[in-house]
Amino acid sequence: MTAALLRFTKMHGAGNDFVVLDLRGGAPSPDADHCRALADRHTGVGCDQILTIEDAEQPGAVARYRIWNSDGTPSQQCGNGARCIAAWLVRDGAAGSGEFMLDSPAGRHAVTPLGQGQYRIAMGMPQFDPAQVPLHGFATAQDQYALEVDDTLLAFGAVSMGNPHAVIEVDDVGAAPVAFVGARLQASGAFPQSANVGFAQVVTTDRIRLRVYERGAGETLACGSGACAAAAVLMRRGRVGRDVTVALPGGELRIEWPHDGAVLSMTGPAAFVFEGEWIDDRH
Ligand SMILES: N[C@H](CCC[C@H](N)C(=O)O)C(=O)O
Repeated sequence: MTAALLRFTKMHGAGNDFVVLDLRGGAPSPDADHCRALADRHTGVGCDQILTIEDAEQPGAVARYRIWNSDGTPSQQCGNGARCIAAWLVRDGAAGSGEFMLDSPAGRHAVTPLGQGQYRIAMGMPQFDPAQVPLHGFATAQDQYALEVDDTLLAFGAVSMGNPHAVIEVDDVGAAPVAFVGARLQASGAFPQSANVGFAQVVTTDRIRLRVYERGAGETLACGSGACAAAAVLMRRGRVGRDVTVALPGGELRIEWPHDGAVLSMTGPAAFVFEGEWIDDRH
């Protein structure tokens, strides 16, 4: 059997890295095993997530994108990925340099190219209803939940950006037990679809430090929807203002959420790394 060849683009948004596949025209989507093979940093291309570019299903959007984590599980949103898809479509010529619409499993997003590799994405309205996150065991939205996990009482916020997030406020993200606590909260059963677990430190009222233990990928250098989630939780609690910089290990994002009923916007970088052809000779 001759090996299949697959063209891809390697990109990253603040260090969160992606393999981008152009499936417009109806090429088949990757299955979980395919995603795991592509994402493997030794035997594949290596990435945190695989992103596919597909034909928009509804008129008015330039394209739609879908997301798979490196473990092969799908997601409904990827903020850093959205900026990379936007950059890819601008370079491809499918989108002009002005504002355009882009669809994801989480909805429709206005994209504003800002130049110098910066993009602003309307990420939708944060959803705090536990049923929307989803978060089990709590009937109404709370600014902070308390849960006993492995004999430790954990306090966290919970919000959906289309994908589920838990946000734990800490005094020093550098010292936070990100993998230990992140994995245990994911496995606790409180989040039936698991969750991306953010560890957030309020530096000033307009600056947050953040590390995220992502669902399906572990700790990444940046998580765009995680930055949106952490900012939304801390803004709603009044811990920070409505226009903040989120400093992640891989770079900085700006989050604006004028008020609770508004759409939240994220601004940040998107970078091309290389183009390639994956030789899929899995047997
Ligand atoms: N791990 C996430 C998907 C990627 C999100 C992240 N890379 C971002 O930039 O938002 C999930 O399973 O919901």
